[in-house]
Amino acid sequence: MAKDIRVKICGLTAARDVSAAVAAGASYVGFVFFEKSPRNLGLEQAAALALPVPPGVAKVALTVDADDAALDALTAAVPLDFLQLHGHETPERVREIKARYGLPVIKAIGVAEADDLAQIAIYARVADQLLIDAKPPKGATRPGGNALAFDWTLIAGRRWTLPWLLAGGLVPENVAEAIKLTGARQLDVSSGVESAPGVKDPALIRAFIEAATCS
Ligand SMILES: O=C(O)c1ccccc1NCC(=O)[C@H](O)[C@H](O)COP(=O)(O)O
Repeated sequence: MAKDIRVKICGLTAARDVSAAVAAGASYVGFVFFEKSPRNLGLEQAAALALPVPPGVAKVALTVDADDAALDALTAAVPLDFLQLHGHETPERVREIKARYGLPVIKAIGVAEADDLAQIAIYARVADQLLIDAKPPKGATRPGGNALAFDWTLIAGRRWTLPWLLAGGLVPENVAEAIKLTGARQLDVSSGVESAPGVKDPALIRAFIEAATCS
């Protein structure tokens, strides 16, 4: 087992699936706060899912261009270890959020072509970690969680100055290849461990973590 590989299971909506992720060895569990998502959670529901997560497994809240009122309510209600910003938050907004909530920030960067990689250096100055994801397709109703992979060769051999996660279209069958090609040590998955949008499958969660950590 590759001990230095860390997996984030994102978009969890049921206690059974949080337990499955923790038992299978996930390093992060992700909760989505975006109304148009099939994985969207209310604050009470999220708190009930987050409270039993043991120390050592990081609880991540994913938001999209959330304002202070929404983040105040979220951080007051749900015990969290990271905020993941998955919208068009500027570098200045990332700085503000870090200062206001005292939580480390994971900033998502959407990649479809080489020009998109310029964002990496910009956000590396302000975020604690980056999540390198596929850019949403035209007409998508959400900026992530679309089961879409980007061209991994765009980041092959890249030198990184901060921790980062690879995301987008990962499944148990392709995660080993993704690690080999990109050198990623952290993987984020949502659709690839679901039986339907918003419905996680514990067997797929186990298969994904095994495929990632045994690669
Ligand atoms: O998952 C969502 O519904 C979602 C909604 C709004 C913004 C981001 C969202 N998901 C982002 C994630 O962290 C996903 O895990 C990541 O984009 C990979 O998704 P997938 O390709 O489905 O594994």
